[in-house]
Amino acid sequence: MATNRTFTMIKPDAVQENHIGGILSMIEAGGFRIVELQKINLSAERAGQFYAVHAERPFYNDLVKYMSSGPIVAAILEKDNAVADFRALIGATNPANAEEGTIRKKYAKSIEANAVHGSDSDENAQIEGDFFFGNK
Ligand SMILES: Nc1ncnc2c1ncn2[C@@H]1O[C@H](COP(=O)(O)OP(=O)(O)OP(=O)(O)O)[C@@H](O)[C@H]1O
Repeated sequence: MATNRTFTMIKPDAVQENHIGGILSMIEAGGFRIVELQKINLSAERAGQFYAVHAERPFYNDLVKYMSSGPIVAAILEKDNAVADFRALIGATNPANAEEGTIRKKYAKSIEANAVHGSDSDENAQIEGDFFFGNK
């Protein structure tokens, strides 16, 4: 399994507000190579599958609704130490806690509409990348 890859999504609020280019620029400036890239609409069913790990959380239904509310951009990124470095680049889940210079500090609107997703482990990076791009 590749340990130098991670998976990201640009979430519906950021796509809707024309921040695809700004976010991809920050990703590339952060030293990541874009390996795969796709703009798509997630059905509620697919969004629910992607976030199945959160099925018992109180925000799950809203999260599924939000993630299927408009197009998203899915991407596989490559860099040494990709998972940890990308989590650092995106910043805290709640933008109120995100540090200056992070993607969420610049683009996130709320703890839910927080502009981007980043995988939290090598294992999940592989699973999530496969969810969108098959077994590459
Ligand atoms: N308390 C909350 N209220 C509303 N939405 C939330 C809340 N906590 C998390 N979320 C939403 O669910 C997503 C997944 O939550 P998780 O705890 O895995 O955060 P994360 O790992 O920082 O985010 P992601 O998995 O999207 O990178 C968050 O990115 C956010 O969109």
